[in-house]
Amino acid sequence: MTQEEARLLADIKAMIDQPEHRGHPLQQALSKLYRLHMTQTRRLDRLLSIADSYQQFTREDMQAIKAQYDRQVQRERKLSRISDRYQQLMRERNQALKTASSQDPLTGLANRRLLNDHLQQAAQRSKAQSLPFCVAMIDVDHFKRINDQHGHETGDQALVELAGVLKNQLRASDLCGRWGGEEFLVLLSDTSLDQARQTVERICAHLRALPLQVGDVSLAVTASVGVAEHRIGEPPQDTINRADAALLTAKREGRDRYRLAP
Ligand SMILES: Nc1nc2c(ncn2[C@@H]2O[C@H](COP(=O)(O)OP(=O)(O)OP(=O)(O)O)[C@@H](O)[C@H]2O)c(=O)[nH]1
Repeated sequence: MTQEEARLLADIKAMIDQPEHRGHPLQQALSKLYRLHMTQTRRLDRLLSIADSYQQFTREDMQAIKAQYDRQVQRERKLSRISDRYQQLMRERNQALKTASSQDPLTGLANRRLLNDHLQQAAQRSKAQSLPFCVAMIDVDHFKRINDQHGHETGDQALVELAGVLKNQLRASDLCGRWGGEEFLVLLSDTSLDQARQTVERICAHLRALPLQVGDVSLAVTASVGVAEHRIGEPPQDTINRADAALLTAKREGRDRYRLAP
């Protein structure tokens, strides 16, 4: 109610209450009108108060819902961060498993399983594209003596050094792996027997010329090698067997040499 309205109402009330107006017909009508007005004003005030409370209630309700929503968003963000970390962990675990299942733990070279996979693929590619490839089986000569004279740990380290030497002597497209013990297998892709011969000749000469340095120990190391060219259509295991047989011949004939499989 404005001040003007309040003043008007006060004036009307004063007029109604004046004793000289008592009994006047307009006084009765004005008095009735005044009471009616006051009743309606009270009703209106009550309604306004209810509406205010409702608005307040709705505002509080909205704030509560918003707070709940914010908490939910926070929780989801946290879950998403956990899920990201978990996925990263799983990726790292998978990578570690993949490495463990394909790598020789001592030398870091391909293990037998990965070599076999690559041999299968090379055999299929060779069949499809008539491309030659060779397998070289390299066995360190008298490796037992290294262990016996310098200990197993030096023997291990010598294998690691040898792995590095072999890798350095090969092309990036060749795969060198540890077949087992002191035996390495090299897959020479897109390589004829004559090209493979030149490679193993170089490896044997390089090893012979080296002292292999393991800590303070200088080791004279030689190797015997058997080489076989894959025959198109032959199972890869047969190629390995022929390389193995050539390696045995090299050992039998005095070591520190290579032999080519017929
Ligand atoms: N330190 C070490 N030695 C190994 C490992 N794997 C195999 N050897 C050793 O390699 C030696 C292989 O011995 P042999 O099969 O008799 O062959 P070799 O002494 O190399 O002689 P030839 O092959 O006949 O020239 C054994 O003494 C094995 O213990 C390895 O991972 N670490």
